[in-house]
Order: sequence, then structure tokens, then C-alpha cells
Amino acid sequence: MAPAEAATTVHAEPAISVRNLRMGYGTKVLLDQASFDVQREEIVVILGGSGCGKSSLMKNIIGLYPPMAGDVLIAGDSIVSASPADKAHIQRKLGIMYQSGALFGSLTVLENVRFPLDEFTDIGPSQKDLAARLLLRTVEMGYAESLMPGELSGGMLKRAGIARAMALGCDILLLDEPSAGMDPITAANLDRTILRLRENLGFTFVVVTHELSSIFTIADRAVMLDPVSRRIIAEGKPSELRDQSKDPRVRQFFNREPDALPNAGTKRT
Ligand SMILES: Nc1ncnc2c1ncn2[C@@H]1O[C@H](COP(=O)(O)OP(=O)(O)OP(=O)(O)O)[C@@H](O)[C@H]1O
Repeated sequence: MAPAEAATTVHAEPAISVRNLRMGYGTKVLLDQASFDVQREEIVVILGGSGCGKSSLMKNIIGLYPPMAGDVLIAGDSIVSASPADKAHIQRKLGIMYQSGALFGSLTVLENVRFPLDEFTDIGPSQKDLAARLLLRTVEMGYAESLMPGELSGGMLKRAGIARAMALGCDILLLDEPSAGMDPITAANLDRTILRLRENLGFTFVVVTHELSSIFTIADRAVMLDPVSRRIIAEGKPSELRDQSKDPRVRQFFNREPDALPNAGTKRT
């Protein structure tokens, strides 16, 4: 394929396209009529109250659970209707890091990052080590390769988790609450890593997060879910949603306002 043609093809489709999705478990619907796109090299955050289905949406996007209705396209290919072989091929474009970072406690950091290469590739051991070292350097963790997960801070665990998620050559990363529970400096360092991966390597990100400072730092767009209506209630640039949304639930979230007190305005006797 000629370079010009390749460039056209690469940018023709959104990285992720969620189309009219209904998802949930059993008969319980968590989200319905959800449609949004994530463009290549975009950072989109998924927001919403606890239990509204953010992690479940990630799992539907990566094809771990089938939606009740609708479709999810990855670079134009449906992950929902793909054959098992095609689905595995599509999933190679996606890397996911769960809330815990989920490293194996009995393996060193380097072995953890090398693990997907051991499982899914037949490249030689020294090439695997080299690839794993490069990935660790990419997330500013080169110095920690021989440490055990139990010796890492929360921020280091997340970074190693990102390196492992990247190991199989994906270009779309889905991160589930990457900065939850971190001190502000560690969280800011992780935000910088995410922005650098986008700038330097062209990664696309979908990030579930509640952290307002992180949202305003990294997100090009936010998609907000609502557990009551089970719909997407807002989509757009975080600063515009904060300042211009007509929906009080959206303004409340972005301005970090508490709920109104039930008896507000009545005088206590
Ligand atoms: N595998 C499952 N089977 C059945 N119900 C599930 C399953 N996974 C999650 N749920 C339920 O679906 C709902 C949404 O869960 P989910 O983890 O997607 O929400 P969330 O928005 O990511 O929450 P949080 O912000 O607290 O992490 C919850 O009520 C949860 O108990």
C-alpha cells in the first residue's frame, strides 16, 4: 500500500464507534441508546456516578461482554458481530488497564510486562526482554524492572499496568480509574505519561475517572452517563460542559457541588 493511501485508510474511521448500545446484565439495563465516537489520538473520559456502568461500558467496548443491542466498531470493524478469530484480531488493537493494575504478585515488573509477549508471541527471549524494557522506559519505569509488585507504590503499579497493556502493540488504551486513590503529584505524573503517550506515540485513550483535575488536564472530550435515565446525558469538552451545560446534573459534577439538603430552607426548631 502506498504511504499516502495508508495514511488515508488509517484516519478514515474513528478509533472507537459506539452505536446505539444497550448494555447490562441479565434483564437489568444499565445504559441504553448510547452512541459516541472516539477519534484517533483523542483522549475521551467516561464519567458518571458510582455504579452507573462505566466499567461495564469498557468491557462492552473490548468485547468481554456482548451488548444487549447496538454495536461497537473498532477502527471500523464490529467487535460485536466478529467471528472469534476476527474478534481476537480486533482485540489486539486494544489494551486495557483495570482499576487494580492487576499485576502478578509473584513476577517481577519486567516479567509482568513480558507476560503477554510470552503468552501470545513467539519472538525470542532476548527480544521480549528488550521490548518489555522499552515499554517500561516509555512509562518512566525503566529503573523498576527487577522490583516485585509488592514493592511498588500505587502510581508505579498503574504505570507498569499501562506498559503491560501496551505490550502487544495496541494503539488504543482503555484505563479504568488510573489515578484513583493517588496523591495529587503522583496523579499529575500519570496524567503527564498519558499525554506523552498520545503526543509521542499517537495512542488513543478512553479513561474512566472521577478526578476533576485529571479530567481538565487530559480530556479532549467527556462522555457522561446517568444511572437514572440510563442514557448519555452530556458529551463535549469538559470546560464547556462545566460552564455552558444546561443540565444541572452536569454542572453539579463539574463544579463539584454537593446535593441540596432535603430540608434546605426550613428553619430548625
Ligand atoms: N459481571 C456482572 N454481573 C452482574 N452485575 C454486574 C457485573 N459487573 C457489574 N455489575 C453491576 O453493574 C452495575 C454497574 O457496575 P460498573 O462496575 O460497571 O459501574 P461503575 O460505574 O464502573 O462503578 P464504579 O464507579 O463504582 O466503579 C453495578 O450495579 C454492578 O453491581
